[in-house]
Amino acid sequence: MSLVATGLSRTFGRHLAVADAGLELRPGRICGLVGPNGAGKTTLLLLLAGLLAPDDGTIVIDGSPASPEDTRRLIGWMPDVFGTWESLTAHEILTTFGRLYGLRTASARQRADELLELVHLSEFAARPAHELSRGQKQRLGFARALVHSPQFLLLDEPASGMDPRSRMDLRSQLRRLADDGCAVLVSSHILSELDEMVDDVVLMTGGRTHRPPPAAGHVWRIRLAGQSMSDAEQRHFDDEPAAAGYLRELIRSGAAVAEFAPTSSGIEDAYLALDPERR
Ligand SMILES: Nc1ncnc2c1ncn2[C@@H]1O[C@H](COP(=O)(O)OP(=O)(O)OP(=O)(O)O)[C@@H](O)[C@H]1O
Repeated sequence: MSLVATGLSRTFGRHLAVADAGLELRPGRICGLVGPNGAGKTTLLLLLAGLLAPDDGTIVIDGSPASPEDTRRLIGWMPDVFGTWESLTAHEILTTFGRLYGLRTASARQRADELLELVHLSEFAARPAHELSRGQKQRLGFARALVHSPQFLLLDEPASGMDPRSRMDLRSQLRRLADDGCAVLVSSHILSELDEMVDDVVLMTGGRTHRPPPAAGHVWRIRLAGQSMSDAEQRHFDDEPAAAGYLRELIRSGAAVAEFAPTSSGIEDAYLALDPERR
């Protein structure tokens, strides 16, 4: 299933948080949502999840206008902070959400078991949520977003608070979900990590969405064996074939190249090219 949002706008009082924003989510693809603090990312995600009413704009799923009920049924939503019933156990929370999504009690319990295993929280199944660490709560929040096997997954800063192994797990789980046909939208400030994960990028500033401009090349770091990072050469190449040609010549000349890589990711470059709009 694909989702196309166009012209979404939302004000809070006199403040325009999202202005004429649009994006497309397609099955099998992971899209990154990137922008400075206050750009409107969370507000846009809430509009897409059907949890906040837009002042204007449309959300179309597979060619038909989607109601908030449709989107809530089809979309899994992971907020940046896990807010839930703190005194319920991890297992009870997932089972309750399964029931709310219409699963029978036995199926909801089984789904909770599966999801706790997926996010490596089985040993915390009987712990109340308030006893979980921040990273464990994030993982439980990810599991909660998956309870009803959604077609679309919206994640707001999912990796914040997660340890490195959990982040790696999250990346591979998102890829697996996409491979199974899910369309994923993930907002993050960790651009290098996002670069390894996403197929498409949407930039956001001042409530508006933008496509990243075509890359105007990269600066590459060329470090010879035994050289420190600060002594390594930095050289700009317009594209990968130009970089590869230079590397070929270096090797041919006998240089002992230990490292040859772009110093920044494509998303970082696109982000830094935005007008910094901090609020
Ligand atoms: N409930 C609200 N009431 C009033 N203003 C709000 C509300 N929610 C968000 N805003 C404002 O809307 C703008 C966009 O906020 P939003 O949380 O969507 O940004 P964001 O891009 O997710 O930021 P961050 O990267 O810091 O999480 C901000 O200026 C914020 O102050």
